[in-house]
Amino acid sequence: MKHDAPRPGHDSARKAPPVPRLEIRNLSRSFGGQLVVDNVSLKVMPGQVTCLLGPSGCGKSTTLRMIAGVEMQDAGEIHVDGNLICDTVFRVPPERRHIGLMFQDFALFPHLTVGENVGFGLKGAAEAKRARVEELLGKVGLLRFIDEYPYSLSGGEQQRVALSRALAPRPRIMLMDEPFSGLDNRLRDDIRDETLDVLKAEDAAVLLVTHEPEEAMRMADEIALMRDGRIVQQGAPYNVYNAPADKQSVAFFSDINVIRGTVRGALTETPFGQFLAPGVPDGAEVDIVIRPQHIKLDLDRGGRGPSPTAQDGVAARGEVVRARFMGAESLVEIRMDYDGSILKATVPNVFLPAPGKPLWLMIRRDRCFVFPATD
Ligand SMILES: Nc1ncnc2c1ncn2[C@@H]1O[C@H](COP(=O)(O)OP(=O)(O)OP(=O)(O)O)[C@@H](O)[C@H]1O
Repeated sequence: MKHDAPRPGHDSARKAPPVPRLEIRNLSRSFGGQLVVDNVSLKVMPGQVTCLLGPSGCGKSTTLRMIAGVEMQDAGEIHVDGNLICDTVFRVPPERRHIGLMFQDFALFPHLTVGENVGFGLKGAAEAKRARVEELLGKVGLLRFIDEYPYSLSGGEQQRVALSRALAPRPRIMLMDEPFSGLDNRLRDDIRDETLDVLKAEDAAVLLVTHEPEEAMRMADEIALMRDGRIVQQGAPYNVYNAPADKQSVAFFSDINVIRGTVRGALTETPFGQFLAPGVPDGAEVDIVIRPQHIKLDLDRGGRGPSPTAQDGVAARGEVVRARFMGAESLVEIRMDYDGSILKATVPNVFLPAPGKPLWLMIRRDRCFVFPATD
């Protein structure tokens, strides 16, 4: 009997789904009756960076501390490579979790050289240790400082030594809590990029806590947006930015403008034309949310504005309150004729119309988010 030849890709199609390096399931923690981490679940794959992003006090650090094992959860489980390492009964101690830690206030040992700092957590033969230290210092461009003491290094260089020290024992997981916030802006961008290269090369699963959207957008393969102890949205940076879960999620990444309307027959009528509000009952209010860069400005033509278009809808008139040059763009604030509210628009380069100048505004319909009004 003739056997069919195996089809290309047949084996891989049957492979089990990849196991996350780190998975937390339904993690919760209260302090003094206050729930600060509320049923948080997430997965991080090897070689991936997930940013836990949210405002100060939303429970990011507490989540990280539970994963590190220095804080106990009230409920939930932590798995590494598919193995349970901690629930409310069973607990692998922090030092046996193979987790690297890097925090904002990292401290190098001042009495040890750079090389000794990096090799501090390493076990085994001196030669192998030395090779690993040299490998990492080479990767972060600091090999020449191997026999220097930390005090002779700049803040950025010390940060890179701390990163090397955390990575030296080849942790399966790296937890980083606002690791770049002690550095000045220009330096920070370079160090972030370098750190990302090193982390990717080491294939660790990285969970990085930050309250800065730009940092998360720059570093993350996935962003988990956290608010009041909960993850409100999780996904690739592009998706979290462009398909936000709610009004606050839009506002966390940028300034926003909000235009309120009432729904009739799944449509809401506004001074900028009609907007679809599918699934919202008649009489309910919706917020149309638009970022300043998606408002288009046009000049007044003797009391008339541009003609309506399918993409931009109807134009509405207002008068400039103030305009400021921000570097790469100008920010213009306009008081709208229809209700006296102020809308913000950003325009590339220099556009500084005088206060009182009439302008017509259109809003990019494809860039609007329509949410049921919440307040
Ligand atoms: N050991 C503790 N005892 C009591 N309350 C705590 C403890 N640790 C954290 N909290 C509280 O839990 C809440 C969440 O704190 P957490 O540090 O996790 O937030 P965060 O999002 O990391 O904020 P930040 O960026 O400011 O550090 C805060 O209100 C904090 O005061």
